[in-house]
Amino acid sequence: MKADGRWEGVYSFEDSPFIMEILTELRDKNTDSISFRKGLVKLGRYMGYELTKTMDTEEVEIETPLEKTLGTVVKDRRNVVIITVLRAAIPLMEGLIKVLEHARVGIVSASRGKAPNFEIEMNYIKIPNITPEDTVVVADPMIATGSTLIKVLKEVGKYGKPKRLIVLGVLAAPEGISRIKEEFPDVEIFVTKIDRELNDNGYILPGLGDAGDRAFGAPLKGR
Ligand SMILES: O=P(O)(O)OC[C@H]1O[C@H](OP(=O)(O)OP(=O)(O)O)[C@H](O)[C@@H]1O
Ligand SMILES: O=c1cc[nH]c(=O)[nH]1
Ligand SMILES: [Mg+2]
Repeated sequence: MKADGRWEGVYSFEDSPFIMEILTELRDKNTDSISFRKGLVKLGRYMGYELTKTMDTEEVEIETPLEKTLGTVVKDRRNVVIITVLRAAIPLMEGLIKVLEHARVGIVSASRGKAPNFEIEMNYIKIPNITPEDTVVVADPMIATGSTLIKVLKEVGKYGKPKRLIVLGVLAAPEGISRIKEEFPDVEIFVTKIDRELNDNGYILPGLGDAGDRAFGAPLKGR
């Protein structure tokens, strides 16, 4: 995990060769939906594991069959809320919850319209109550213009103030990160890599294409 010098609290996993290998498979246009979904599940699991290294722990006394000893519990793992942003975060969440198995889960739908306005349609929202002990992990593979996450984070804010507010994604564009950090300076962002830029249609370059379509197939009428 590597802090990105351009913003506070923004981290990539460029220093992890295995995570980079999974990203490479996701980027490859010849990777089919099955492998693409599997790749997202793997990233959820491994990035979730890396996230636990940033969590508060506590020492506990236990007894082995032979004697008493001290052990470790990742305390913050007990108080996690994962917010899954439909569609593309579904496989990512599947991996994350393998590591963060106590998590309560919120689901929101978000669909980005076409350029230049990229209007976000968000009409399904189920978010649990958020407490000051909670670590909230908003999972969305792609942070492009940042419009989706800004809308989602505003909504999440209505349910309580957590101990930590985290965005976990696969790829981000610098524009999207800057916009999110401007509105939510305290949010922590973890992505495998921060890519170069956005194209005129709001796609990340070099990117991996439309994450939802690659995982689940393109919907009719291109929406
Ligand atoms: O940062 P932004 O410019 O807002 O774009 C990012 C959003 O675009 C994708 O969702 P999309 O709207 O394509 O929905 P889908 O997951 O159903 O394909 C992606 O999963 C993000 O939620
Ligand atoms: O590159 C992008 C940008 C937005 N949404 C995606 O799925 N991919
Ligand atoms: Mg999409």
